[in-house]
Amino acid sequence: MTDLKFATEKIENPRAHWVITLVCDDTPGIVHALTGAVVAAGGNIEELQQFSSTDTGRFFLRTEVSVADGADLQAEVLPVAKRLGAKITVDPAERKLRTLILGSKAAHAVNDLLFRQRSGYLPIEIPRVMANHAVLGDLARFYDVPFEHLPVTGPEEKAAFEQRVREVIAEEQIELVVLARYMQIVSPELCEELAGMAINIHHSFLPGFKGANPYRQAHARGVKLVGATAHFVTTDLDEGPIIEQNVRRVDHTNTVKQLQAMGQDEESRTLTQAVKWFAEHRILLDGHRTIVFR
Ligand SMILES: Nc1nc2c(c(=O)[nH]1)N[C@@H](CN(C=O)c1ccc(C(=O)N[C@@H](CCC(=O)O)C(=O)O)cc1)CN2
Repeated sequence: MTDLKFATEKIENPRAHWVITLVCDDTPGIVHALTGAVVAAGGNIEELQQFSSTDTGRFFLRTEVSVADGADLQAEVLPVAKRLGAKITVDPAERKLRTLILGSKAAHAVNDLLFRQRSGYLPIEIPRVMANHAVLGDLARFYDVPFEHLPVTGPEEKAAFEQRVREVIAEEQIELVVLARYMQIVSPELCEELAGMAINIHHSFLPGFKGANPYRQAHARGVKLVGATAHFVTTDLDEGPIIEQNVRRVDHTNTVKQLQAMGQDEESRTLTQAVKWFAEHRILLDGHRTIVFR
């Protein structure tokens, strides 16, 4: 019988809070190895979620831990990750994710992100809003967020817009790019550069009604539900790994414009939820599927 030796000292404050994620090939002993390293650093496990993917044989873990100020958590966990051949992240729980918002004309999703950031609900900072139309400028200025308008009327201007996005990402140390009803197809090159750090809101319940004008497509089909899908951006339009989806009931009396108005609430809350989960390091990629530790 193994005698469990528990730490005798109480959990004193102040303590630093960290979020650790780990992805590796599934094998016995992963949780034991990682939690042992956390305890060796004087850490306390406050939340832990794990998943073993039978599809891919991969193991996924997210844990929130607290350690005494000054404890070297990474010195204990990084060797474990190396031994497991794991991809690991260790982030301060309180750090706000630096997020760039891209928009076009529609304001609802941008507005929800700006409001939720300002209210403290979203753990992000928004150094810039960029758009290919000027109409979102007043909204960004209302929230005191710098705004850049670069028109896109052809391939040269699209390339210039994307080059400016690259510059802003570098200048502002951007960690997440959010396409909040940004209605330009992102080039394969930029998609590659933003792999795993760009989220789009599509205004349908994918895989239904991909591409442009999904509400018009839905109305013509006589749907009884409209929806929204937040997904990672990939070169294949609206095919990226799905992060979050929501639907709401509609009926035969609803016009296309009414479907759009009803769907916009779902778009906003779906995108905001996806951004919150990303900023809290709750989303891990398992091939073309996401694991979301909600
Ligand atoms: N590479 C990707 N780019 C974008 C994705 C994506 O998944 N991969 N999602 C779209 C959003 N989107 C639907 O949600 C969408 C946006 C734009 C278009 C489109 O045909 N745009 C035209 C220009 C339209 C205009 O100027 O008003 C174009 O880019 O030529 C289709 C679907 C965001 N981008």
